[in-house]
Amino acid sequence: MAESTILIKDAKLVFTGETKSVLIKDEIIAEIDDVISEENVDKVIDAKGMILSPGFVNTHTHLSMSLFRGLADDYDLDSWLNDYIWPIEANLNENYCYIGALLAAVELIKSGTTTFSDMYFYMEDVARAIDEAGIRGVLSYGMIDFADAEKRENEFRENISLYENCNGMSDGKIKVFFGPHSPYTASKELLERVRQEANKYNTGIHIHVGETQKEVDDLVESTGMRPFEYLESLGLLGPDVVAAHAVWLSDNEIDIIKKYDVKISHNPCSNMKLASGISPVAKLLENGICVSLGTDGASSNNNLDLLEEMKFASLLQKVDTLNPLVLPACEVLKMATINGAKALGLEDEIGSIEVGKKADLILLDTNSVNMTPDSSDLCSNVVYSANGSNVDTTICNGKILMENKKLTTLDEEEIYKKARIAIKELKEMN
Ligand SMILES: N[C@@H](CCSC[C@H]1O[C@@H](n2cnc3c(=O)[nH]cnc32)[C@H](O)[C@@H]1O)C(=O)O
Ligand SMILES: [Zn+2]
Repeated sequence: MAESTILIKDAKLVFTGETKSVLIKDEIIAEIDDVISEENVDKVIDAKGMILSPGFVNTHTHLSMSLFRGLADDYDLDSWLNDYIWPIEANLNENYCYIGALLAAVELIKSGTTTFSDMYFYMEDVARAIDEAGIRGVLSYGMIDFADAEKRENEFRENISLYENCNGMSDGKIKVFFGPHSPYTASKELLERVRQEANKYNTGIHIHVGETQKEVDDLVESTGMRPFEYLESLGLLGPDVVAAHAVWLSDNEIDIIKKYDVKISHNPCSNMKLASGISPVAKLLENGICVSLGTDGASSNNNLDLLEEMKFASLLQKVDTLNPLVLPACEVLKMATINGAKALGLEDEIGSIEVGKKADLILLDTNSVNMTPDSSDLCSNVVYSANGSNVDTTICNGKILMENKKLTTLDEEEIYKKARIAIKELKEMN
């Protein structure tokens, strides 16, 4: 088959401010130059005045939870999960999770996210939705056993069959990790076995760790150890582990995270909304730890807009440390791009605009009120001034998923309709 080529003409590169053209051949960034000939190019995108950024990487999501947007606001994690979310999740099925994932995919594409890492149920149906949407994703089945051996077997069966059926799917855009939910819902036996299986399948681990003070207190009471100490004692930690939240950390735990090169997914909006606390992100970054960004599910955020998450991440650290210099815009943009890629083991493929990498790219319009005038530092415009609605074009793996703010792969009106019906049915069952 002949190559397909896209030329993005005269865009401003977000990190350097230079105006360049970028040639995409099939799924790869083939050339970046001042001027590139339009001859034999299949499609030219005139990006004059637009900002070109790597697509964003959201390292902690529960896509299908988009159906629960606004369902249970203003609770802490414990009450939110036990009293509201887990009861309604008991009625989920393949179709609801598929629709929820489609709804989330619309939002991701519209707000410039091209890669995400998800943990949930019915993940083969999430994979189906994501394959249609055309974005890149790491999927894991959320494993919970509450020390029940039979449930544990089921959870491994689910995650392993997800791996066997979906890893490498969608032209390699879909990968599968193991998803032990957390140290408070997964037993010691489950966590130990996860490490063995992750080694056997040569894949990563996605887990919630140290999210609330209650989690830490309960674990200290039952084991004498804090969450990262406990996970170290079980042999679970390594550079292939993405730990979401990591809010409540002792200095010893920061040393452990560093020693094992554990990747942290910081989710400031969810942590603020559930009143969980403030992760010491500035300190983690000072220690050379790889911190990326996640939104968590749309039921504790309540959206999946990584542009918003970047701004909150920066402002929260500034006010927490009373130091305006921490987490400047460019550093935050790196957290949302290359650090996310590193967290997911994809840094050779995505996360930056470089020849040879996969073409996961977005264009932001600057001809709108909140983007006028340009700052001398375009990262500032993107992190502090932009929001998802400034994203004009989203390209993943060399394929245009949105152009001129119009989706090409998904029918958004149809998906909104189905999502409204799905949540109505779920509420009626509850
Ligand atoms: N197999 C499990 C499914 C777990 S999916 C992952 C779970 O994480 C939950 N979740 C979402 N956000 C958070 C969070 O911030 N902290 C902890 N759990 C969360 C989510 O609602 C879902 O129940 C079962 O049988 O229950
Ligand atoms: Zn979560």
